This record gives sequence, C-alpha cells and structure tokens, in this order.
Amino acid sequence: MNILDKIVIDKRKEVALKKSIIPISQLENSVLFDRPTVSLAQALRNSSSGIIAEHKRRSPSKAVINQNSSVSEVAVGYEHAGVCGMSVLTDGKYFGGSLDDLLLARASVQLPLLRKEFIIDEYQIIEAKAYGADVILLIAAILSREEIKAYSELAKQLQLDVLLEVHNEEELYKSIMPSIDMLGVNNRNLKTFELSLETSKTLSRLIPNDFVRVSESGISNIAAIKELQPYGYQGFLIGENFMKTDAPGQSATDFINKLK
Ligand SMILES: O=C(O)c1ccccc1NCC(=O)[C@H](O)[C@H](O)COP(=O)(O)O
Repeated sequence: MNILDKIVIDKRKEVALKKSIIPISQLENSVLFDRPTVSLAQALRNSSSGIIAEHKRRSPSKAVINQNSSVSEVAVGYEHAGVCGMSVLTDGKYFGGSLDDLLLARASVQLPLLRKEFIIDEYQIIEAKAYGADVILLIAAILSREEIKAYSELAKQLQLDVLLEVHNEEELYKSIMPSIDMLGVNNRNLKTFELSLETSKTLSRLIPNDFVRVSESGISNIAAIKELQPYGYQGFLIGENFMKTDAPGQSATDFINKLK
C-alpha cells in the first residue's frame, strides 16, 4: 500500500462524516459560493514566471516543514512576490492544513487559489467553491476516467479551473479530456518519495498543446525552471522550497527576481 492508498482510506471516512454533518445545500448557501472565480490557467498563460506557490506545513515525505506558519501572512507575501497563484493544502492529517486555511487565504489575497486536496467525492468540489477556491486538483492515480470526467465537468459548471495531476503515461492517457484546463506532472515518486525532473521532461511529449503544462514538486532553484521551460511548462508548483524558510513570501520574491 503506498501513501496515496492510505490517504484515500482516511479521506473516504472524513468525507462521509462531513456529509453527515454539513449538507450540500448549506455549502451552496455560503457567501463565497457565488463569488466570480479567477482563472489560474489564464494567469499562467499570461505570465513569464509561472510560479504557483504552496502553503504546506508538513508532508508525508518531509514531516514538519513550517508547523506554525500564518497562512494570511504567507498569502500576502506570495501575492507581493508576484506569483501567479497559490496552492493551499486543506488535508489535516498528513499535511497539517484545513479549510480554514483556504478561507483565511481567500480573505487575504485576490490571487487564484488552488484547493490542494485528495478529491474522491463531488462533495469536496462544492466545498472548494464554498470556501473560496478558484481551482481544484484532481489526482489521476486515485480516480477512474469516469470520475475524472464527472468531477471535472462539475468543476467547470461551478466556474472552477481543473488541474489534473499525473505521475506516468497510463494516468496521462486516461485523463485527457476537454474539461481539464491544466495538466500537472508530479516529479515525486509516491512509492519512494524520490524527486526527478525527468518525469516532467519524459511526459511532456505526450501532453497535447492545448493544455497548460504544470511541473509539480521538487523544484528548488532557477536552474530547474530553465531546464523545464523548453519542454513547454508554463506553471511550476513550489511548496517546500519557500515554506522551509522563516519568510516564505520573501523567499518567493527573491526566487522570482532571479528569474527575471
Ligand atoms: O509532499 C509530499 O510528501 C506528498 C506526499 C504524498 C502525496 C502528495 C505529496 N505532496 C503534494 C504535492 O503535490 C506537493 O506538495 C507539491 O507538488 C509541492 O511540492 P514541493 O515543492 O516538493 O514541496
């Protein structure tokens, strides 16, 4: 059993409990539910840096990264740095995040916000909209083609962008469909936690040109961005490299300044 299998077992229990406490109608009546969203895909197409900066307190691969970070401060710092979007981890057990983090980020910045979550049920997509997200993540490794289609179409109905994450060729082939906006290649092997930019490079030739390409995980320097750009990547999801510092916003500013 790999880490994703474990996370999904816990997530199914968590979502079942939430559904029994907060009905969908309550989520749909929330203040943020009708908020017009901002497109991350569009922001990436218009950007020269393409940085999506993540709020990440801890992770299965690294344990604690920045346990006591203030999500509002980090969000404001990222926005000042000029990132294209912010990813907010909302999983509690493995990443120390929460939906309150998403709400706080939403209250602090205008940036496109990605709800970084292990989505296994339509309920979580409605929840994402109700808590101020602009984008959802769908992970091909934990979903069937039918689920990817249903979930991405629901997201589009709610005016949410969809970032679809793959780790290999098989996941990529089953995920290509018009309701996906961005294809994210995760450089982290979830069995070994090894990081390799070669995953992004190898899969790039199989990604049709109409999808915005995002490289995810293990990006820690400018050289990595320069290495990936020739493969058509316009988005770069960076978490630990910023979050491990005392001032993630400043770290993102320094990074983006070096890219210019
Ligand atoms: O980060 C992990 O250890 C991890 C383990 C299992 C599933 C997902 C995991 N990470 C989620 C992510 O996709 C990353 O947080 C994101 O790509 C940023 O990665 P990094 O820049 O390496 O922090």
